[in-house]
Amino acid sequence: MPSLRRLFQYARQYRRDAFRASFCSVMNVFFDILPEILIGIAVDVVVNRETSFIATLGVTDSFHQLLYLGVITVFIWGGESLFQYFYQIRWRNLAQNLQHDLRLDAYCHVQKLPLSYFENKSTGKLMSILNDDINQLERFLNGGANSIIQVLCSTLMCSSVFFYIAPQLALIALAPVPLILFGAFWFQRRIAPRYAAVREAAGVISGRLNNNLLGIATIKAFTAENFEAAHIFDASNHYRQTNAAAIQLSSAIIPIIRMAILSGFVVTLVYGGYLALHGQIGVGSYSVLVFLTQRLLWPLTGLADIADLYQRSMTAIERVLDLLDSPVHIHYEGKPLGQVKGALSFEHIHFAYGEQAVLKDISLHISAGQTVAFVGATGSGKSTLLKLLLRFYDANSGSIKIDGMESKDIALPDLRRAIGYVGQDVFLSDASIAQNIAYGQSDVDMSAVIAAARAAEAHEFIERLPQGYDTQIGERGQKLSGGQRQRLALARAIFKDPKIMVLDEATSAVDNETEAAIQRSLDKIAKGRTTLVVAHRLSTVRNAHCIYVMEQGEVVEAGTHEILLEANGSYAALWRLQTGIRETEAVLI
Ligand SMILES: Nc1ncnc2c1ncn2[C@@H]1O[C@H](COP(=O)(O)OP(=O)(O)OP(=O)(O)O)[C@@H](O)[C@H]1O
Repeated sequence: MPSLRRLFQYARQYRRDAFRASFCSVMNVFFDILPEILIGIAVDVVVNRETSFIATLGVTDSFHQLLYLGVITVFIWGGESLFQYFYQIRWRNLAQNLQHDLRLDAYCHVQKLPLSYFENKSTGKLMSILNDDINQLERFLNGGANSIIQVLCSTLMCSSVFFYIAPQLALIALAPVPLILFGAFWFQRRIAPRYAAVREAAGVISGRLNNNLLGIATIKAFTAENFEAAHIFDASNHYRQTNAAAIQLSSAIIPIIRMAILSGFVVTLVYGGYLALHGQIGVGSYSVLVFLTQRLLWPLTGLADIADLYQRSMTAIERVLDLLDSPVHIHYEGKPLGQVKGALSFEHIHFAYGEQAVLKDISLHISAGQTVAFVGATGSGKSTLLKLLLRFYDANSGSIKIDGMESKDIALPDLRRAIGYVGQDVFLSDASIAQNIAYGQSDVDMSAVIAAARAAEAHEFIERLPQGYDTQIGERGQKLSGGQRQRLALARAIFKDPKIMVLDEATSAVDNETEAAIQRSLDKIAKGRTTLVVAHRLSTVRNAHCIYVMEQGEVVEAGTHEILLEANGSYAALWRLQTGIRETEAVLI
């Protein structure tokens, strides 16, 4: 049971709670078995009267004996109910607490995983682990754990009574038990891979759904509704088929176990009756045995269900624990960064995502407070270089230094706090504009938010919105235009007030007016900061202290706008192309 062991290991801190819950389960089953014995004693009272079992305890009057039985029954039922209440509360609370911890740990771990992990896993699959699989833990602890304990205890307690009353009969009646146990474990081994396939299939559906809901506008624009519905059909059908394989096996087990139980019951009924008829056991004992066979063997039918639930939950928990065990690679710990000036140097950087080299021997130095730009063909490695600075990935060789300190040695939160980053894909939260600008802060300082918005030239459009800074912008900022989202992302980076600003194509998806606005704010925000800009529109970076032209992972030219024009290389050609296009546009207008 490696999965259960892993779960125990994880849930060490809840051992005491689990022990208390188990104690209540045991007490509940103890009180639950007693009524069967009381039936036997009642029969004994009615049949044997003054010589009954209770009479031997000193209560000779039969009616008094019955009254005593009545009081004991009330006490037993009360005890059973009380412990049922307690075990339910304890198991359920344990389930909630453990599930809460596991969900949070898994999510926090996922946040630390390298970007490459997400590139190789579908978001839907991760969602199904973080949500569905973790919820399985609740199901198991709410019902399964208690059932396992109760089946075990009731079997032990009933068989003890059996052996006490009629050892010979007990051996025969219990003969099917090993068979039943063997059947349950055989079943568990067989069903495990089928449930693993079901969880996998559930992840695929979740992935597809997630992908389609995110891309719903594209689906509509391409009238691809039927096409995508067919994909969902395939995924859902696969889920149905994998489930059918699991259902087929899981449905067969209960009838099989029931037959094994039947044999035990018939033996007790017939052979026990024979012993009673010949006076070898009393009528009361016979009644107890007949009732106890039911109590002894019937819970074992539940074993199959329990094994089923257990296996389903363990498969799910295994996936969550595997996720928790996936290595982080880039460690968060390191030296504190202290006061940042913003001097950067990249020394002989080599990097490849997989096999193919993306950055080849890049070396450059950026003095604190300078603005530098990276331009060049698409796919030449500009964004990748900036991502290495943020340590989204680590270089294969070479080093990146901030104020002379090796970036790998710096505590990751310190490093990232020192850098303001506006990426190509702007991610905004489903919150108000103010909360988005002050992202990550619980107390929003409105004057700082407004100042950041002004610097990003976003204040005007925000003021025009009916709810101003309190406007809710929807999931991923859907209720804003592309340009507005860009300006908001810029405002958010400015609000952070970092010493190093990284702008990856902040002007790529915007209109001319926004481009001009961003250009103005760039000039403002670059003051007193080291600024790295990736730009496709060369006009936005012509004032940079240095422009690096990249081609196929290498810096092929570097210098100011004027020097690069004079050099008449790729930059000059690109500039002519872009300004030429603009002149043509101007003529057309
Ligand atoms: N996560 C990734 N996994 C694998 N390959 C990647 C990944 N990201 C980028 N690449 C590849 O690395 C190369 C450089 O990409 P990068 O995004 O750095 O280029 P870029 O110069 O910023 O391009 P653009 O100007 O189009 O944004 C490209 O060939 C790209 O296909």
